[in-house]
Amino acid sequence: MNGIKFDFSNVFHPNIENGLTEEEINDQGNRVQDIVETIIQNNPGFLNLPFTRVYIDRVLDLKTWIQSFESVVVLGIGGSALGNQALQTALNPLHYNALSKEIRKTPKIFILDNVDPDFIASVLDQIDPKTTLFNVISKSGTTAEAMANYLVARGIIEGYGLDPKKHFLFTTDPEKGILKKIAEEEGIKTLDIPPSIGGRFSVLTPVGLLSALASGIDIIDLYNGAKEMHKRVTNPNIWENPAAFNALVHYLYYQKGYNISVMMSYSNKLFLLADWYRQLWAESLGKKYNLKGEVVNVGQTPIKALGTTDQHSQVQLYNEGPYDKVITFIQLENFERNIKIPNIHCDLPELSYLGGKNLSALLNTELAGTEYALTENNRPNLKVIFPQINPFNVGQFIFAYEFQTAVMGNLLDINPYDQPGVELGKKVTYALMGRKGYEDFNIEVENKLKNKKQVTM
Ligand SMILES: O=P(O)(O)OC[C@H]1O[C@](O)(CO)[C@@H](O)[C@@H]1O
Repeated sequence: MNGIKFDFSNVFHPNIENGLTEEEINDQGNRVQDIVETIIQNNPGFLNLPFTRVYIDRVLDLKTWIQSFESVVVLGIGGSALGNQALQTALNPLHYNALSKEIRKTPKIFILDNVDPDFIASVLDQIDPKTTLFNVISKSGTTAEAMANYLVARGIIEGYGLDPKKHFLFTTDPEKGILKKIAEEEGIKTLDIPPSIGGRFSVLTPVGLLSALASGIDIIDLYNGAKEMHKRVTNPNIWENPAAFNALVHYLYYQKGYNISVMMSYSNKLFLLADWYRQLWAESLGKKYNLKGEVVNVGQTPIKALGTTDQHSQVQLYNEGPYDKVITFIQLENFERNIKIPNIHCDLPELSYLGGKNLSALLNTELAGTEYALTENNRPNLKVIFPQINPFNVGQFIFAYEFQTAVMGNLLDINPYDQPGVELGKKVTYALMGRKGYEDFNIEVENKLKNKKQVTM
């Protein structure tokens, strides 16, 4: 089969004592089938993306311009950054920016998704504003972090006497928000984030496409992968639909108290897919209210881990701690590069077994070891297998997990597309930072803070 594969063997009984049974899956088969049909009917914004050329074409129109810069700096956070980071890490050489211009050929890519001044300054030190494009990404145009970094970048561009139109590109809602307004007034180019697509579902819109194309990633093949996965995830047969199946597996375990979902990549390049997944799973599913308005406080906590590194940090807990985790391994079958371990110290059994083997064989054998141990310890685990890393397979992965999240949202009977729980913190920040219109709220917050119990040491 073309593309990524899923191996669910170790979520089932008898591999796992008290594991799922086929009957449990079949019992929910009709319900999941209805959910898949409902999602198709409701047609959430992300669903038809792979079949539209409009965003790809718009980004492709800018190809020569964006690739003429030495550096492209993305200013965004959450869904406006995580997908970009995942694509860059997976589909470009690790340490891409450190490669020489001759090898890289395309601009350096920096993604600023925090307002830590040490971090921001360290990136600003590496760029020449005269040859830099800042891609400000914010669907709402109100996110304090993205806006603060925009102002910092704008201050630099203006300080150098450069024309903002030539150094900024805004990716934002096509109808509303301050970025749109500034762009219209000043003639700054914009790319649209479709209003129907929330940040964490937006990696296949210009949000992720622009920086991907800037660094030479084949965005058409990314879409081809998503398109191919669309066929698989809209299949009404649960046994042939990996996204619906995976959602159901997680849901059934969640009902049994497994409230943590670990994604453990045995590939450094694929590791940031787990970071992208964390926002998708957490923000979509962690909800106070169900669709009837009842308080349910649901959600499964996503954790990212890297193999083998985290075998020496986390796996003790996964094997012997509480029975509360479903572990997803990401396995890569064929690495782009390989390194053979030299035959040195052939007389020392502690080392000689390694000689002559490839590092990739060691890595995947360690995965097999961890998988075996977890299964022996009756810890449910499954695998997403990449035959190799390419845009097609990454596009498939992204689309499968977006659909899986939608199915899980339906199983939990919540709205997976909103995020009301992040609003209060944002409002407090506005109030404490003195944003106009938040004066009364500022007084309320300050008063509450004054009356809080203090325990400091
Ligand atoms: O693109 P925006 O509107 O700046 O939002 C950034 C992120 O902030 C959130 O609204 C809240 O964390 C996310 O849903 C979103 O991805």
